[in-house]
Amino acid sequence: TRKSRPQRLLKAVEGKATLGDPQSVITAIDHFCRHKEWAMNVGDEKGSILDSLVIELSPVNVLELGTYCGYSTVRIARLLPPGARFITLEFNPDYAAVARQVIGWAGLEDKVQLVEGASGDWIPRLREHFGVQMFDLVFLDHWKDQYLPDTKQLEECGLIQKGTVLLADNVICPGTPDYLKYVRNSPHYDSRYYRSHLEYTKVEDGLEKSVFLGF
Ligand SMILES: Cn1cnc(CNC(=O)c2cc(-c3ccc(F)cc3)cc(O)c2O)c1
Ligand SMILES: [Mg+2]
Repeated sequence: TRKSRPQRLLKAVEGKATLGDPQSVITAIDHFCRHKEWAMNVGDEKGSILDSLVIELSPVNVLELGTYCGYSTVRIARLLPPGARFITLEFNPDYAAVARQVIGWAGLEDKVQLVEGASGDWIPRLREHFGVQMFDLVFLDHWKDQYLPDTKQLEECGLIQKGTVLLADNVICPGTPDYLKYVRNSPHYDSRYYRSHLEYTKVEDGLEKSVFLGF
């Protein structure tokens, strides 16, 4: 049967990128998605905003919801300080299989723990299973209707604490209206919109950065 789009994206990485060089993996994916086939990676424009926030925050404990092909995983992992812990959750096993290879090609497999399964099932188990107490940064890029319930669950599990930064992709396109209303209206979050574009297009989209102020 015909290869899936993630598998074709992986072939583009293997054909163009240099083993162990994260930037070449990022460049290969962006080239594939801009000139061959669009794919729902955060992309280079929003990716640069993501880079700046990771560098500024220098987070020790990072959670990513929605690995997809591992593009944002590589963008984040390449900037983390030594000893940082990075967990990325992906529901779709086919995406997870491609992401493992993309992360491996970038030489970042030792920095990332890719966990397969539903975020709702895994969030309550992160503390006892991975020994993580709280997250400094959570990047939300999975199903858009899951952003709000998963955020609430992270709060309830005490994995979001004073100073935790939530960074959400696609708050305009496809949109996450209930999540946006929650973080923008809540007295417990200081929220800010970084205007950009939907990956590889001229359509408006952006990232919402929300800092938890504590209860
Ligand atoms: C199936 N699935 C597994 N993971 C997910 C979560 N990601 C998305 O849904 C997602 C979708 C889009 C998008 C798709 C079509 C369109 F016309 C415009 C935008 C862009 C993104 O950046 C995304 O993250 C979905
Ligand atoms: Mg996205």
